[in-house]
Amino acid sequence: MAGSDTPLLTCAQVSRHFGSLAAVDGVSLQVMPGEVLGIGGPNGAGKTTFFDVVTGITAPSGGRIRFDGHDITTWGADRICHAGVARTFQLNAAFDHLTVQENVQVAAQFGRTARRFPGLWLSDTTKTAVQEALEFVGLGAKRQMIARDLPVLDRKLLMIAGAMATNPRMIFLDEPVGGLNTDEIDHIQALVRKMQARGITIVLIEHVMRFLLSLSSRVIIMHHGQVIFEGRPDQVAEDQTVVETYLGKGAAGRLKSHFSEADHV
Ligand SMILES: Nc1ncnc2c1ncn2[C@@H]1O[C@H](COP(=O)(O)OP(=O)(O)OP(=O)(O)O)[C@@H](O)[C@H]1O
Repeated sequence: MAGSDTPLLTCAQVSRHFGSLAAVDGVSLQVMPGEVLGIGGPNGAGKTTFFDVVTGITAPSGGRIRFDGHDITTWGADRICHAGVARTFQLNAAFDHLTVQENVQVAAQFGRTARRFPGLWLSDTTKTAVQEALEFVGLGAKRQMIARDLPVLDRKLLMIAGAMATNPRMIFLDEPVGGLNTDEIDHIQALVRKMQARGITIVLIEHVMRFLLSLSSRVIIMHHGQVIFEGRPDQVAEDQTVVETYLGKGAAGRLKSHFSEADHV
């Protein structure tokens, strides 16, 4: 088990090639227990592919991945999830025709432990996990709604509820506030803080920089499959390479004034 000074996740020279394209190209990083690590970068930088590799959706072409002392490089997505790593997706990933509660039941049933037998007979522990996850994200009152009828924010919350129902130690959130308005972004921000307060280690991808920078204790910027920046949130807009390849001068200027105002609050 990882202690507080031992990385929970270690990636060493991780890569994923699609033919001649190196979507992820030699990424090495560590994530400490309890940390919120933010990942940014332009479209096509390899952020989602990196998540896919670490969570076992796709196999790495090279490198090693360790989670909580185990080498998980060759593990499948189910085994990685059972070990305590959950994730959400950029696009909606629910069973549209099932209810909110049924969606979370599927996650709780198959995401917590390996099932020897098929079927949806739910133990009391699983039922409790489902109710707790629904209440945690605030979807308790909508448990009987059909997933396809949910508005965008609730669909995002449903994915988070599914992830929470697997009892994770670490969660990967892929663009959790993409397409949301300012109030909805604040709502998700509060929820991420609540996850962190529970001791869950968080890695998140986001293009909404204020969200990314205010939540993260450390930030990585990727470009062409590689890490081009690693540092504190307030250093991101100061980095010339990041400004040129990703932020642009306008956004960098706004972020700098955001941080200098925050210094004076
Ligand atoms: N299954 C695949 N087959 C071929 N190429 C792929 C595949 N998945 C991703 N890619 C390519 O890999 C590169 C990285 O894509 P990825 O989705 O990881 O980027 P990203 O940083 O998450 O982008 P965005 O911010 O737009 O979500 C892109 O050029 C993409 O087209």
